[in-house]
Amino acid sequence: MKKIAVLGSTGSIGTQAVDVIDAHPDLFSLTAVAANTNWHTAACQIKKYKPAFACMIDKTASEHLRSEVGDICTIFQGQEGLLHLIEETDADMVLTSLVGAAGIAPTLSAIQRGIDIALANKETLVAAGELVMEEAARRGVRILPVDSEHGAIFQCLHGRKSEEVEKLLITASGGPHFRLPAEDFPHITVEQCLNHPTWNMGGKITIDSATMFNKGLEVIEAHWLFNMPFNRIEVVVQPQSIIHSMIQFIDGSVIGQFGMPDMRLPIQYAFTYPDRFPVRNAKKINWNTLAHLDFYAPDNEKFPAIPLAYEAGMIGGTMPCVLNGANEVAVYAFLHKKISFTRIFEIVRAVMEKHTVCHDITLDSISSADSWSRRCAVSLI
Ligand SMILES: NC(=O)C1=CN([C@@H]2O[C@H](COP(=O)(O)OP(=O)(O)OC[C@H]3O[C@@H](n4cnc5c(N)ncnc54)[C@H](OP(=O)(O)O)[C@@H]3O)[C@@H](O)[C@H]2O)C=CC1
Ligand SMILES: CC(=O)[C@@H](O)[C@H](O)COP(=O)(O)O
Ligand SMILES: [Mn+2]
Repeated sequence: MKKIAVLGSTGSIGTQAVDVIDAHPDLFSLTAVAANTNWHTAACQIKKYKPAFACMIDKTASEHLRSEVGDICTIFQGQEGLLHLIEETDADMVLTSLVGAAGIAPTLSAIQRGIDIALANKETLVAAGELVMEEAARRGVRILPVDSEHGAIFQCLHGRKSEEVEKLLITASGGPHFRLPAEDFPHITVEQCLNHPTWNMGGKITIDSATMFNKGLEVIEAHWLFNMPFNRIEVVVQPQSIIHSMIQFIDGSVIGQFGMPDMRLPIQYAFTYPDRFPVRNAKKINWNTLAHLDFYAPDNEKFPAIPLAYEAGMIGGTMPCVLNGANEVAVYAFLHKKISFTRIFEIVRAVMEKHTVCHDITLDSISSADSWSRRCAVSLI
């Protein structure tokens, strides 16, 4: 029985992870949950699965949760409380399905405790990939990818030697604006962005898919997860989101992972690796109706997010952290209708241009680069 702590249990990935746990009571138990404000969903999870610990970041939400289910489990509060939860938990695995760079500290704490990580929270690897991967290697902790593309690459790499790999091919849906002419970009609305063509996800990542910053973040995530130089990572637009990513080998052979767009598959595989089990009510590909699979190159003029991410990744040091922090600020400003869609690109680029890179990577240098980039981005809104 694997005991799993789900950080971000009330979100898109978190609730699907709870569904995976629910489907296999013989394999998994839910031993801790954490969320920001949504105490109601957390309370339902606590009543049903009886985890030992919970944490709400928001103070009022933690008080509501305590009065509702304080007799069932110990409830912590705030970022500090989340670290206490990590210190106390008996989890065998922590799923990082919270959103944004807030994932860095709890992920590092879990690694320091020797707990395996199922990693959905890509912002943590973008901002602090060097720290996280070094710490995981030092402690012998496994980082199992949940992000669909990285889960796919992980499956394709299984049993292969790294010197056989020529490049990673990360697929992208292209998002809702893939076919929209560039002249319409300044008028793109939040509602248009939230209408993702193939995936149903949380707000922040859905905007990232619309700008294609999601793909840029995923290129940096792949660099750290698979120790792959940036010139051997390529983005391929695959609008049906049936091929979740591929690997090209040195002999020209390409192996891809196919499946319907359903995040429960990579979540469950991260939980059960190297074994496979059925995914409850999973839709399978119908090869008779899947008329075609299309492939396109990304349009780097319309979507400068991808070249900006390659640039940040290749500069290295604190630059990817700065790209991530500025993007987070710009995305929420767009979601709150304070800036236009195309300002997101401009703000991230401007913040990167103003940044003096630090190559001495510590938790302090990452934290200060993250805070600096957020202040700088706010000043541009
Ligand atoms: N959704 C998807 O299909 C995919 C998501 N990912 C990645 O997974 C992560 C989660 O995405 P998604 O599930 O879509 O996001 P959601 O917005 O749906 O959920 C985010 C979750 O994190 C919680 N949360 C927010 N801030 C904090 C914080 N500071 N500390 C603790 N918990 C917090 C939220 O709580 P509350 O509900 O109270 O706000 C919620 O439970 C992101 O990094 C995303 O990029 C990767 C691949 C696919
Ligand atoms: C499900 C998942 O992993 C998302 O990251 C997804 O890939 C987003 O779609 P885009 O390919 O449009 O960014
Ligand atoms: Mn993805």
